[in-house]
Parts: sequence; structure tokens; C-alpha cells
Amino acid sequence: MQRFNYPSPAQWPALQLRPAQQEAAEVEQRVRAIFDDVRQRGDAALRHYAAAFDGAALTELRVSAAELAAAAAAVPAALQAAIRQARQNIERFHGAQREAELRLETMPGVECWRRPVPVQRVGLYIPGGTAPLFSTLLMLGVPARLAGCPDIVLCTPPTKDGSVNPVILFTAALLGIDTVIKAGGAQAIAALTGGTESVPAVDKIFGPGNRYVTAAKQLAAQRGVAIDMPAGPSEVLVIADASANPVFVAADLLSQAEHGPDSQVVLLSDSAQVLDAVTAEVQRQLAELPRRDVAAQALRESRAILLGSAADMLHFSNQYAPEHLILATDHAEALAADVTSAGSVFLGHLTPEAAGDYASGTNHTLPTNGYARSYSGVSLDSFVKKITFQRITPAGLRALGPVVETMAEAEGLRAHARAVTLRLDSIGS
Ligand SMILES: NC(=O)c1ccc[n+]([C@@H]2O[C@H](COP(=O)([O-])OP(=O)(O)OC[C@H]3O[C@@H](n4cnc5c(N)ncnc54)[C@H](O)[C@@H]3O)[C@@H](O)[C@H]2O)c1
Ligand SMILES: N[C@H](CO)Cc1c[nH]c[nH+]1
Ligand SMILES: [Zn+2]
Repeated sequence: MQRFNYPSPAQWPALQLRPAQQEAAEVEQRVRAIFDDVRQRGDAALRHYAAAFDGAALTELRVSAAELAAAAAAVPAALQAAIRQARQNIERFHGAQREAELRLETMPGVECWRRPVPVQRVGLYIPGGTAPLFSTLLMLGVPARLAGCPDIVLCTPPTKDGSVNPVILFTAALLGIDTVIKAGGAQAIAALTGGTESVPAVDKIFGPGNRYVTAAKQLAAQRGVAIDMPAGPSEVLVIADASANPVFVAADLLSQAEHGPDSQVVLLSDSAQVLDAVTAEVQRQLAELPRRDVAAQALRESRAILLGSAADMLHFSNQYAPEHLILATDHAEALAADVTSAGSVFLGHLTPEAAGDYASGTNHTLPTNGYARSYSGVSLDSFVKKITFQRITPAGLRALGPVVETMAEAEGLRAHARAVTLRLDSIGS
């Protein structure tokens, strides 16, 4: 990790830059070319990229019913039980987010109401480039089901032998999702955007992914398909004061660094001893990890920063707007009250970010790259549109009509005013 001691606030913006931001133009160009290709060649383009990027020779792009049914046999009972427990917690947290229909009279005879209606056709992207993230399927599939989305299309990259990881298929079957497409990366997002012979076009695309997936979702949004949010390479920022346990903090930093070479982890401390101890511990634990090469690449772009106070650390973090924020301090509750920008916050010494990644119940599909300044993570709301309705009685029109007429005339919009006047004339006073 790169070490910085007491940088001045003027130096903070440079330290808050994400590594991925530097190559955005190149990635976007590549993604545009993939979109064009998928639009022109449909399934043939998907097969081409499956071979080129995933090393898979595919004839069928859609996972068959037999493949879905066979998956459970390949998933150990303990893992099945863990997935069921995680699903239950995610269901509890997201189920509690349900909103009842809101109905009221704004003035006598003017009734307004708002009803949540599920997005009809949703596309879920489940990353699978370097790790099959079946946990992401729980994070997207559970709220999609709770919201009542009738059509769910799942895309995930195939493995080299042309199959899809059985745990992803087991989880899909558990959630009753049977449209599973073997396509990853930008090409999957392009297919969900415009449709192909095998992939239905959807109304909204959900899910995290690497820089290609994230750039592709931005392009999908420009082409009229909604997206959940930009959820790119994973990030964590840890605020660790003198009370922090360096062994725990190092493990938390590595847990996000191991996601991908472009993951970013940031450590802030007001204790030089804690910074030294954590960075030494990171090196020690790194050597034990199967994905140490990936994590080591991420760590090269990651930062350990010594700051003067808890207030400075929080200020830095709010400006950086991390996807995940860990408050490794005895005073976590007090600090949490002043968090203004973060995807999800983990308080105290016994709340690893991995808990939220898998099973505590909160969603792990979260805004990265500073988007936590303005976006929330995925929730039940993400799968729902809130449609407003209204009905006006004769008494309501008599009361409201003149207000509308006056405002419409003042805006110079005579037809608007007449739409009211004609009705008022028809009902008389
Ligand atoms: N923000 C979140 O909520 C969140 C949650 C989970 C995971 N993540 C992130 O998701 C990412 C998963 O990445 P991944 O790579 O393992 O899987 P992925 O499924 O996102 O990407 C794999 C696909 O990328 C494409 N690809 C690979 N190299 C390419 C190239 N050179 N040009 C064009 N396309 C290429 C291929 O089509 C491949 O199928 C990680 O960065 C992880 O940090 C984020
Ligand atoms: N940390 C990831 C979100 O950035 C989510 C995840 C899935 N599996 C493990 N972690
Ligand atoms: Zn994770």
C-alpha cells in the first residue's frame, strides 16, 4: 500500500482518485464496439465473445431445464444451508422495505394516490469472470421476487467448458429464475439492452461487474434502458483508530482487494502505530491467500493515510464516498451519525464487511467510484416504479380548477387552462 503522512486537505483529491478512472476512455471505446457487434450479429456475437473472453465454445446460450435441475446435486449440503439462511436474512431486510399504497385527499374532492408497481422485465448480471458471485444473485433475485417482477433474465459468464457454475444455477433455481443466459461482460449488457434471438430485451439492468460491465451499463442507460447504478470494482475504506485490531483491519482490506486487480482499499488512521501494524499484517496475511496475485495488484494502487483526527478521517471518507465504510473504533456509533456519503457502513470491531457481502441481510450491490455521493445501493425500491393516480369530484374541480386556470394563464399555456374551464362550464357552479 502507498503510505501518506498528514497530507493537507489540498492533497486529498489526488488521494481520492480511483485507479479505474484513468482508463475510462479506452474501456468505453471497446464497449461501444461490442454493443455495435451484438446489435448487428445477435447471438453469433455472444458466442464469439464467449469464446474470445471466457474460452467457451457455446452452441446453446440458454441454460437448459436439465442443467438447472442437476445443479443442486453438485452443491454441498452445508453450502445449501448457508445460502438458505442468507436468503432468509436478505428477505427479512428487503421485505420490511415494502411500502403500502399511499392514498389521501390534498383538498376536498381531490384524491391522489401512489401505488408501487414492479418493473416488468428485469435483467440481472451476475459476475463470474474470476469468482462466481452467487451471493450477488441472492442480492438481486430476492428483491426482484419480493417486488413481484414477472420476468427475470439472468446473464452470467460461462466457464471454459461451456457450463455455468452450479452454485449460481442452484441459487437461480431456489429463487425460481429459469431464464439463465451464458453471457458475460459488455456483450451480456448489450444483449439485455437491445435483445438477441436468445436474450429478451429488458426494462432495467441490475448488477455489479468489472469495468467493462460498468461502462456497458452506462451505455445501456444512454440507449434508454434503466440501470440500478454504477456498481464497479469493489472498494472499502477503513477508519481505524488506536482501538482497532490490526489483524481484523488487514483482513477486511484484503477481503475487498481480492475481488479484482482494480479493487481499491483505503486505510485511514490517526495512529501511526496502527497504520504500521496494519500494513505489516496485510503483507503477512496476503501471503496466505489463494488470490494473492490479484490482491497484490489491487494493493499497489491502494493507500494507507495518516490523518490528524477522527474529524479529518470522516471528512476524507465523506469526500471519497466509499462503496463500503468500516468504522473500526470504539466510537463507531458517534462517527456513523456524521457519515454523509457511503454505500454501506459497518460499525465496530466485530462487524466485518464480509457479513454484508453475504448474509447479514443488507444488499451488497452498491455504488462505487464516488457514486455513493448521489446513489443508494440496490433495495426493494430499485425493482419498483411508483405510479401516481388521481381522481377529482365536481366539488374538487370547483375548488382546484381556478388555481390551475390562473397558473396556466400565467405560464401562457391557454390549452391547459381551457382543459379546466370547459369542464367547469360543463358542471356549472
Ligand atoms: N460494486 C458492487 O456492488 C460489486 C459487487 C460484487 C462484485 N463487484 C465487482 O465485480 C467485478 C467482477 O469482475 P469479474 O471480472 O470477476 O467478472 P465480470 O463478470 O464482471 O466480468 C467478466 C467478463 O468481463 C469481460 N472481459 C474480460 N476481459 C475483457 C476485455 N479485455 N475486454 C472486454 N471484455 C472483457 C468478459 O466478457 C468476461 O466474461 C469485480 O471488479 C468486483 O469487485 C462489485
Ligand atoms: N464485496 C462485493 C461488493 O463490492 C460483494 C461480494 C460478493 N461476494 C463477496 N463479496
Ligand atoms: Zn466482497
